Amino acid sequence: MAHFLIVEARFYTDLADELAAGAIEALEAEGHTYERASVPGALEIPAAMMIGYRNPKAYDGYIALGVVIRGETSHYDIVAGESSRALMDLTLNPGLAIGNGIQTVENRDQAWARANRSDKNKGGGAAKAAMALSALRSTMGTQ
Ligand SMILES: Nc1c(NC[C@H](O)[C@H](O)[C@H](O)CO)[nH]c(=O)[nH]c1=O
Ligand SMILES: CC(=O)[C@@H](O)COP(=O)(O)O
Repeated sequence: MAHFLIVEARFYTDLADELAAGAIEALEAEGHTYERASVPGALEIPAAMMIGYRNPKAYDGYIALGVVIRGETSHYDIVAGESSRALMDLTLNPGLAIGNGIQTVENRDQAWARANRSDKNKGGGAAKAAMALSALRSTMGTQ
């Protein structure tokens, strides 16, 4: 059994709930435990993960959940690009087992299709990615 931290950007609360439900279903199906942390938006997810990493509770893996929908300005590029870049940086240093479930989409229909557990279930997919990296660390014995 492993212990995971789910970090949810609550910018779109209904979509965040569905993504979280998908991730939780996937974790529980494999007998893992989890904690949930909420942040306002995707840009805050990496920082929340580092807060969790410095917590002595020791999480085996992390799951990032959020939805970034393009608006009128270039802010979409910042939010989408910087959140994903920061997560990739954390996977390399300090080497967190992260599943990235931040959806970067053009509209709500695309967002729902990806959040929906009965459709693309990206929350479940992010959980599976985190579980896979966590398992790899266990078998390969790396820190
Ligand atoms: N436009 C979206 C945001 N924007 C908010 C940022 O993520 C951040 O919370 C703010 O800039 C304060 O630091 N966040 C999303 O998750 N999704 C969006 O579509
Ligand atoms: C992803 C965003 O930051 C975006 O939703 C903000 O919308 P806008 O560019 O119209 O301010």
